[in-house]
Amino acid sequence: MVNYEFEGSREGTRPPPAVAARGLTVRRGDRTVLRGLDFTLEPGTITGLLGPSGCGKTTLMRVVAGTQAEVTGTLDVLGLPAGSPALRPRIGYVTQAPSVYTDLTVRQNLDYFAAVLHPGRTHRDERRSAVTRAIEEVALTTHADVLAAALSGGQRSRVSLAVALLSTPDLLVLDEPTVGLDPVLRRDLWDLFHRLAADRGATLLISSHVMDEAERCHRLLLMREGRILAEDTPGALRTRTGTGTVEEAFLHLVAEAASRGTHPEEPTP
Ligand SMILES: Nc1ncnc2c1ncn2[C@@H]1O[C@H](COP(=O)(O)OP(=O)(O)OP(=O)(O)O)[C@@H](O)[C@H]1O
Repeated sequence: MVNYEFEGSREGTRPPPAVAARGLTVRRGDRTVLRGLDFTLEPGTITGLLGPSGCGKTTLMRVVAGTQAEVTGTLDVLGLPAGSPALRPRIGYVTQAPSVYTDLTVRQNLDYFAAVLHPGRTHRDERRSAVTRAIEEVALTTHADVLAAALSGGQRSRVSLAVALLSTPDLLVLDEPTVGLDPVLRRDLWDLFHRLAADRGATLLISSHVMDEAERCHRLLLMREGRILAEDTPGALRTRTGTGTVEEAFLHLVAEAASRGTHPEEPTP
């Protein structure tokens, strides 16, 4: 059972965190895959979620998006308990498997989801401009009339991202959004993520295997084996570990934890 407590701001005028987790634990099958995580995401920031394959990144994103069962602990999202129906239009969750209709064009896909979000004739102009804007944001204007079946994997995942952007969400949860993209598109998408945070005040949680993308995040959650190895800014992680890159910092923290025989957040015996 999740203990869905609301946690408001405890520090005067400081806005409450967009996401606040305490003791977050998840079981999948017969395994515990997230183990008592504590973290917060500040509004209007980009947090990178990094760690080796299988460490629990997707599971953590599913919990934040409200789609994961067997969760214990406390998780507040945009001031409400995770999974609250009222959060649905406020969260954009883009999974690793793009959810697009391959027999529709890019624009038809977007038109369909826009009609679900804003049904009715009165919203027609609003829908049209939201669709055009979302297609532009993910740099697919030249492919707007191409069938999704004929798109590359990276292009399809950008259609999914465009769908998530239709409702101007307050929180975007993006599972490896830059996989399969060339360096120019990756740079453009990261520029878009920064604009969404700076201009719209959106909060972004973005997972990646690519450590060089970590440098583009305001903060990082480094994960390993279902736990948080470190939570800090990229610069602070490099300084703290005396390393030149986030990748080296991560390897340093892993080695440090292994030599102690503990995870860093566990009390040292
Ligand atoms: N449906 C499931 N049932 C049981 N265990 C699962 C299920 N899905 C994932 N797991 C396990 O949960 C753990 C965390 O998986 P998760 O997909 O969250 O990792 P990840 O860090 O996102 O990996 P990747 O980077 O490869 O996508 C893994 O050990 C995985 O085997």
